[in-house]
Amino acid sequence: MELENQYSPSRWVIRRGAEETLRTYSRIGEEATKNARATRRSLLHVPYGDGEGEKLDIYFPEEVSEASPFCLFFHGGYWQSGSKDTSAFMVNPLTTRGVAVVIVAYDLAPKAPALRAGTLDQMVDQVTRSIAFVQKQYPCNEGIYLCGHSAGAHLAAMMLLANWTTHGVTPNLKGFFLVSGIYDLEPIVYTTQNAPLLMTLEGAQQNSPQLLLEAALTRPSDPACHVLVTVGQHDSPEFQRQSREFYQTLCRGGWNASFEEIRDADHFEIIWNLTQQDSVLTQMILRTILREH
Ligand SMILES: N[C@@H](CC(=O)c1ccccc1NC=O)C(=O)O
Repeated sequence: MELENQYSPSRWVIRRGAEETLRTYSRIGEEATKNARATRRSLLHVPYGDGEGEKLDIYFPEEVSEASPFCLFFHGGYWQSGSKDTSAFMVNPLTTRGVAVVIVAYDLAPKAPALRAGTLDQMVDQVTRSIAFVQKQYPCNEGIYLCGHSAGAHLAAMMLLANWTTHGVTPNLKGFFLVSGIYDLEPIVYTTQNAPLLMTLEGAQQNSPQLLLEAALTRPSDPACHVLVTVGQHDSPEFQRQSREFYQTLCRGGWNASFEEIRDADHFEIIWNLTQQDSVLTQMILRTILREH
């Protein structure tokens, strides 16, 4: 089935097989995390809520400062796989340049779906609370930036629409880095990815930043807040379409948005780029963060 194919990122990888790609993705994530934990000052498994899965890891720059910019990362894996413990991709390149990095865990959709646990609504709420937590812990931060990959870019993009009034704090959000994301969830309903998610069409629509932003009458509260939408040259046509259309909707909504297709990168290589100080994507992120404080 064509949708199944379009929404199976590992099938579009040109340099290796699908299985090898997923193995390599895990290995690079594990190595980056091991390396970050061995070489950076960190606070690991910090609870941002009462739930068992509501934990985050904070990695600090060498120059100890509560006033650094903070970049929060939300991993991908179709809301059903991945872990903060294998997702510290961007830690070393960013902390080297004075940016604190926070890798956030959220409750994944369970293999055997139980009522209420691991729903998209709950994940969006957890992500919202993780950001409020960082703002409360580090009120002197020089900006909070959100970076998400794939399903994690969806969760980050939902924060463009967050209502902070019920969280007792408005985070100092200065930028979004959305990497190979999914912004319209409707097609996912018709793929096998939806088996653990149990999304209804209505649920998919209510959690689609693409639809929510099209319908929103509000303008960005901070016009300077920058939204970078990136997709890999070798991402599937559907992933490319999703990113382009989301970027266009952001522009129409008055957001300070930009779009970049990352040359010669597939859905996974685009994230491996974040482990490299000199990659195009790392440099774009660092330029955005470092010029604004
Ligand atoms: N089962 C998927 C895996 C996948 O989509 C994925 C894996 C790791 C990180 C992000 C992913 N995609 C979206 O969240 C595939 O085979 O491509």
